Amino acid sequence: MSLALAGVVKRYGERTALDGVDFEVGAGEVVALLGPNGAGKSTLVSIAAGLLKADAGSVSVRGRPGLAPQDIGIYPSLTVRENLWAFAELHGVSRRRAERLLAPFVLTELADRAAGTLSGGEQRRLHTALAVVHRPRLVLLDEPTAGADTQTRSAILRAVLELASDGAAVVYTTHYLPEVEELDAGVALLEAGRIIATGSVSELVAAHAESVVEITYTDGRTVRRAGTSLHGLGDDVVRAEVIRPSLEAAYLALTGRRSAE
Ligand SMILES: Nc1ncnc2c1ncn2[C@@H]1O[C@H](COP(=O)(O)OP(=O)(O)OP(=O)(O)O)[C@@H](O)[C@H]1O
Repeated sequence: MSLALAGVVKRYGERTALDGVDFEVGAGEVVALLGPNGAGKSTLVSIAAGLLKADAGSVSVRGRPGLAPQDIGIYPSLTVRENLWAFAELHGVSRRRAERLLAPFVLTELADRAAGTLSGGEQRRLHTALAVVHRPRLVLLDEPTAGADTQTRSAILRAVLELASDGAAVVYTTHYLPEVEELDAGVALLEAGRIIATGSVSELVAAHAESVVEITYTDGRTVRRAGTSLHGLGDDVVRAEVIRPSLEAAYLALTGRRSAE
């Protein structure tokens, strides 16, 4: 296994952020770590990266992981290319090898621009590339597609798949479920510090997803009912949406919430 956590507990003072987590990712696997805000995703990623120490349990990591934290960390006054060089130096790999990341992260045309002048999505691509300069066997990406437009999102996802096909284990967190379906990633769902479901997208959908209609009333109430029928909706309904079997529906069934809530 490239990453193996067993019985991991992490507390911040009185608050238990991880409450006995078992989690394994093998070479070539992509696992999307999902869960509501505060579920413990960043804590798990930080423990896997060696930034935080677990209070109990065991953590085993193959090699030196590559981490792209949620907050973007680049050298704004250096160019894109110089940022890659700086990280190459840090990891003892050649500049040429680091520059090979320009193309997959769609940075070739931006290579000589100061990183601080890039757009948010461009910076996110550079930030993610910097995490993998040393070709880590374990890649940890905390919300790599947050705030990214469709193009940046798909560039990052394509690069993630490439890393996995090179044999890296990839763990990434997201709140955006359609991209998890697109990647056909493995899924681990965290809630309140516990893993409540794991499996492939199709396994989770088959086991947990049923069509529901989500109805919002004029007074702001939202009610969900089984099925797909929109019949019998009164005048006090402002919105009705059919949520078909999908990862979103499975997430809703497991957590009682929408992924974006
Ligand atoms: N440094 C800290 N001090 C105290 N509590 C913390 C600290 N970091 C996280 N927590 C708490 O631990 C729990 C897990 O937080 P974590 O950031 O891991 O969740 P998350 O799933 O990544 O959330 P999000 O989706 O919002 O990024 C939350 O209750 C959070 O408030």
